[in-house]
Amino acid sequence: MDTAVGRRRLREDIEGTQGQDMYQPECSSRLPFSVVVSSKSHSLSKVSPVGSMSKYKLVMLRHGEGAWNIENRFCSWVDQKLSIDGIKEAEMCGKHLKSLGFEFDLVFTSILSRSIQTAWLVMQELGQEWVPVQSSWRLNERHYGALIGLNRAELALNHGEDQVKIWRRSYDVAPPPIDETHPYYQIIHTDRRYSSCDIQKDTLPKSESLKQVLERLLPYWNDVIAPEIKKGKTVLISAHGNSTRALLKHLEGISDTDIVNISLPTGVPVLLELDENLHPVKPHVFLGDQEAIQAAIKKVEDQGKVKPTTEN
Ligand SMILES: O=C(O)[C@@H](COP(=O)(O)O)OP(=O)(O)O
Repeated sequence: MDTAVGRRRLREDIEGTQGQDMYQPECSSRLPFSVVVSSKSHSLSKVSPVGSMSKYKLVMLRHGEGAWNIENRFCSWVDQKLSIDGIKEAEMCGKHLKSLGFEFDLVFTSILSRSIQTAWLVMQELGQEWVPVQSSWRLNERHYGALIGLNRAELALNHGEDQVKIWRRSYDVAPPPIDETHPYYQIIHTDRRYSSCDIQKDTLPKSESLKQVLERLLPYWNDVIAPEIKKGKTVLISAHGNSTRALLKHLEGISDTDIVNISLPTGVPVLLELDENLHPVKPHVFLGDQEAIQAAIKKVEDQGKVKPTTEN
């Protein structure tokens, strides 16, 4: 597509979001948990040879469903609470982790409410509310730049499904940056929570590729999270689709091309068993009913497709 035409359409898409409200859904689609199945479908260069000893268990989680997940809009750094179903997903997740006997010593979240709220609900179900929680912007969702607030299916209609997949899943392509005229710029970039981050507010990202997410996340992993795991602490990370993808890519050595095909459903725990050097001893597993999880993953992937028109 001609880039000038693409930019104009994007501008029209952004302007079309103004005045849209958030809402709380009433429908329910829960994931029944029962079995634990491997999710391996890509090459993992960092997974240790078969037979390596599992020393640590790390659980990662994409928060429960938020209102904009249902509206199919890029939420990113816009702060959204969980939907009613998202609350149920987080509670189910906590119940399931409890049935598997998980005992956490430390919880990490982003500084976005949906990941914090998910962590609280999970820990409440586990009866482990007393466990310390640390939050960092470095676990935030990817900054989706000018795409924030836009509907994925409408973007696919205007820019093509391939372009939307590149924006959502490619490793090193960043979406167009947000600027001051964007309807959510002020809400995000003047938010008090970003005044106390470990970087200057004016150097916060205006858009990020997955690669850039990994670059800002890695110092936090290396300096804060990894040392705690090596001390023997069982860690839960309650984060987002893309911050979790970035960390998974790093830990498992997923290639730049294979990461394109990985999407994470909301509210499903991902277990990684690690050796003494924090190398995975086997591929990550989604904990729960595999069929329901695969259906949820497909739903996430399909968000970037043109919505079929209904004929009268
Ligand atoms: O920013 C968002 O809307 C989604 C990810 O969107 P996709 O990358 O799946 O399009 O992030 P999350 O719900 O995990 O915080």
